[in-house]
Amino acid sequence: MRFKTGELSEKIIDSFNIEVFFRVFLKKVFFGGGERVKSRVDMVNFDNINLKDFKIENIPNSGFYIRDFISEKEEQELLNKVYSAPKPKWVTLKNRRLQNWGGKPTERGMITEPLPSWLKDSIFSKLSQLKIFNDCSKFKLPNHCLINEYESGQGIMPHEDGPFYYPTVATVSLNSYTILDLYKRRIEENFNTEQNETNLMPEFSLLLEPRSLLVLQDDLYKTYLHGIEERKSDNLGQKNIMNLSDDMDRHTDLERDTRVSLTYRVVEKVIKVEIFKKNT
Ligand SMILES: O=C(O)CCC(=O)C(=O)O
Ligand SMILES: [Fe+2]
Repeated sequence: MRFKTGELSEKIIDSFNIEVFFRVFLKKVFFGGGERVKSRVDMVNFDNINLKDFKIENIPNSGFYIRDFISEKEEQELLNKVYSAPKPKWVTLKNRRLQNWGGKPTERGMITEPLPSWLKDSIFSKLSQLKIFNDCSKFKLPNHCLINEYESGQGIMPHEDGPFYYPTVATVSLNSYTILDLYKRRIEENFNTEQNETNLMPEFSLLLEPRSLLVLQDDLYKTYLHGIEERKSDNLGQKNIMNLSDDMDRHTDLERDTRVSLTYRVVEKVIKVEIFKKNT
């Protein structure tokens, strides 16, 4: 099943209207008044939005893609916050910059720092409506977010996200599209050398549009590598893109702009820090 621009919000509005209709109807019949409708409307949940409806077909399990997961306004607010972070928050690498939020995952565990509210406000309620992290027994929502910024022409080498994280990743893209390449991990190969990595051929690719959400879990997390080629433009026909909607033409050339991605994950092993208060 594929969803076009705006369909998520239409689904939300539909379910919202139906819920409101029934709540107002039941209230009129059973309670005979109108003054409590507002608090009941505030209780509306979007349980009937199902992640399964956004499953990317014909790829290994499991990948989900939601266009227009956030609005343009939310995107702009997030970008403003990302770019108003203190300068030392940025770590500059050869082919991208990043900000780490939530703590540093290590083998021993992560000393958690609460995620700032701006990273949660427009995202967390939707992640929980979609039950994306619900199978994670310990945490039902992410406690870690890595922000990557790629200028046009930058990318990230094929890699796996590894054992520090619960094997689900939810990525929100801001400001520009990119193309994520998925590579089947070949156990006999040593991926530590750059030579091997550049020789790899992606098995398939995914188009990540600005404001979209991508969820990778199961095999796609555990046995596939993902990466972004260092390119300034892409022709949609050049790659085996598996989530193109019917309204997109495979002959399209796209120019990359600066892309910011918010990569939400759960670090299950956390270290509790005891804060000793001096008795004065
Ligand atoms: O920018 C992206 O979408 C991918 C980022 C990524 O793979 C990572 O941070 O591990
Ligand atoms: Fe990654």
